[in-house]
Amino acid sequence: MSNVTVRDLWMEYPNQVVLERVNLEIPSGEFCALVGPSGCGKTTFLRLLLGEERPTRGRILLDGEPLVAEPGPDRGVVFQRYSVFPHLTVLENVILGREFQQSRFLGRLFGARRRAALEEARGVLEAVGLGNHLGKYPAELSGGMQQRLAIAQALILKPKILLLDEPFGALDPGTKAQMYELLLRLWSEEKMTVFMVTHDLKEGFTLATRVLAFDKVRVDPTDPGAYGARITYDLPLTLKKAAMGALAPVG
Ligand SMILES: Nc1ncnc2c1ncn2[C@@H]1O[C@H](COP(=O)(O)OP(=O)(O)OP(=O)(O)O)[C@@H](O)[C@H]1O
Repeated sequence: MSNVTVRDLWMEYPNQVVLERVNLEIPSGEFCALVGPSGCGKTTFLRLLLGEERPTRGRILLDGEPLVAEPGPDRGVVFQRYSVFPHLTVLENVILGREFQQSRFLGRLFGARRRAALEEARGVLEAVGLGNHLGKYPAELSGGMQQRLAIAQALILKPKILLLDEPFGALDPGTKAQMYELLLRLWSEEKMTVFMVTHDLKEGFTLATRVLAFDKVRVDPTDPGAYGARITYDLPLTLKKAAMGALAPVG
């Protein structure tokens, strides 16, 4: 669980303001969908939350503390492009994150700790529907299966904040529906705070408890980079939240 506070955040590159004056208060356990036109700064905002980028002005607080300026185990990320290691099996891909988390120096676990990590990795892979493919290599998996593997890699770290950048963009409708169900289940079980960038408004409204729309409110036609995007709509989906206790599968 994690509260995220964003205070007067700006992200400026030398020739372009990407984000300006972004303010947000996100309580623990919220599921936020980030929507907006292409190039308006949604991925940039995720990278700021991940700690990969630093804001040029303003602050991000995690549970009231300044965000550590590098990716940490409290934040898991899944990008649209699969981020799995091609030379490792499905099981090895998932256990690797655990090994680095628990054994930073060697990057390997031994004995009882390795057995426990293996058990946990098998459980997560079972949950994403890859329980029968543990020994396969990514090249032997379909696109949807590779994406599920990437999600399992993030989930085994039990992140407090899960950052998803169009994680389902490349999936067929059937696999998407399965992934929605899985994500909603894991989100409610693990009580994660989720930020998901999506171009699919229906997807955003189906999954999220809050939809944040990014867009520019000021435009200078002679200088397209002069102004950045802000949060123009912040829509709480309160009815959905109230129904969270009785999550039904999403078709
Ligand atoms: N390292 C960088 N240096 C300069 N400009 C950058 C850098 N990274 C991103 N930008 C610019 O920031 C703007 C926002 O990019 P970003 O990828 O965050 O948008 P987005 O809303 O996620 O777009 P899309 O929906 O198309 O993925 C773009 O104009 C991009 O060119």
